[in-house]
Amino acid sequence: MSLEGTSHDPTKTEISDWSYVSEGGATMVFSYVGAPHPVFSHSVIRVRKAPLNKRDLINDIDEEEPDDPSIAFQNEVTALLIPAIHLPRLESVHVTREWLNELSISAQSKRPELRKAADDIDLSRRKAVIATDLVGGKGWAVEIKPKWAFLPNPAYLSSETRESKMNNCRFCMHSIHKTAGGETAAVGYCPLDLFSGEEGRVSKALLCLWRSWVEKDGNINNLKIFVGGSLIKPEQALRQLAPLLGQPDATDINALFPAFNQKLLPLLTQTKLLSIMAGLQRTLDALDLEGLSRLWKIRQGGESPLGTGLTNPSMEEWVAFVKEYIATNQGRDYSAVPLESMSSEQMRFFIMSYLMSTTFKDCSVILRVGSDVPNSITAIDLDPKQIDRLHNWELQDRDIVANFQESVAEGWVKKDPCVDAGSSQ
Ligand SMILES: O=P(O)(O)O[C@@H]1[C@@H](OP(=O)(O)O)[C@H](OP(=O)(O)O)[C@H](O)[C@H](OP(=O)(O)O)[C@H]1OP(=O)(O)O
Ligand SMILES: Nc1ncnc2c1ncn2[C@@H]1O[C@H](COP(=O)(O)OP(=O)(O)OP(=O)(O)O)[C@@H](O)[C@H]1O
Repeated sequence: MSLEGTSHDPTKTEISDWSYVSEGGATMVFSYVGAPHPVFSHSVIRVRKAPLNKRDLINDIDEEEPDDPSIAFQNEVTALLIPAIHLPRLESVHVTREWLNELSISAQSKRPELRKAADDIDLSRRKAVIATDLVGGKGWAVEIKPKWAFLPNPAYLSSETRESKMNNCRFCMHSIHKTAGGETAAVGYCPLDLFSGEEGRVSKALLCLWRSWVEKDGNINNLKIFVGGSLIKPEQALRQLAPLLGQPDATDINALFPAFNQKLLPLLTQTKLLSIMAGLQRTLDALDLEGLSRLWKIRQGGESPLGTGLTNPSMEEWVAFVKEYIATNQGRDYSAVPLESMSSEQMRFFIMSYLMSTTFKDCSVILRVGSDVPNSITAIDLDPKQIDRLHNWELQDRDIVANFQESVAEGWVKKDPCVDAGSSQ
């Protein structure tokens, strides 16, 4: 729902009232730092980005732009799966081309170079999203993008991939693939440790994230640290983070890790959010992409790529889907159902299910501990994924495993197996 009136109009605020926080592949986020405001205080604005060559399209359609789909998707769909205490408030607001352009200009000096070369704020949009500011205020906040929490159901894996996929999680294989392609990755971090709920393993996951964060000069998207609402680099940690960790005299960044770990560990091991996310990822991805691809081939015949010609689910379809998922998910064992016997309706269910699992595989959590607000852990970036991505995911899945197997065969990757603590649940 759009909220009207000047109190909900960000374009009536100064651009300098908004401070760049961070960005992902699809959006850029700014926090409100102006004078106390009834709506914007303690809030961020999340604006959509577009590739550089597409951001300046003129939007001359007369109809009102729909609200950003993340709002209805969270309020009507994911809210049925994740307790409200772990979700930010989201509201739609109107913006103008001029205002977005000024916002974009104000952000340039703070943006990562790689992102700047690829995209910028989408000037054709007329709506943005206001959300709870989860990193602002006097204290510190930590953002973790945990990624894939489970090893796949073996029932539908091919003989070529089974051994690799049952011993190595998707994130670990993907990190190796990314590194081989010259991309930055948090190599060594295994999400299965983070999601294990076991203190030792959660600590190990945090240590790997911390080491990568230090080594890659803060340029990994799996760990971000904010102090007073601003993203910090490792070189700023001694001055800015150390006092908040009770280590004002620390002289070595690695000496900060034990205090960092000690502050975060209770929240990470006690929260229900991580096990909820892991359970959703696993049960929504019941067939693995390989099973889904086979089901597509059986139902469609021919060689059309996975998902060809399918439309994105409407919000009504998503709501109906999530209700059916909740009603039928408990104790369901798909491996007992032959793919050949599944109907087209069941295939649509599994396709939506896979799409939704991808949302939970790609979201982040923001943790706040011991600052001026109560301890909390909140999930962000729960946007619906587009159906036309299915075929790319299928290709990516093959590439990641093939590259991993090649790396092992060539002897330049040696790693312990990933252990899925939740596989028997
Ligand atoms: O495929 P993945 O696992 O690499 O995930 C993509 C993310 O890459 P990551 O590996 O986390 O660095 C990627 O993150 P970055 O842009 O690399 O920070 C996006 O989150 C992308 O989602 P979308 O295109 O914005 O909807 C993500 O794509 P989806 O797979 O979720 O569509
Ligand atoms: N409510 C919030 N409060 C504070 N910071 C936020 C909030 N929402 C997002 N951010 C920051 O902005 C960044 C980008 O937001 P988000 O992850 O939603 O973007 P995205 O483009 O969808 O990401 P991805 O590339 O993972 O798809 C986050 O990584 C986080 O640092």
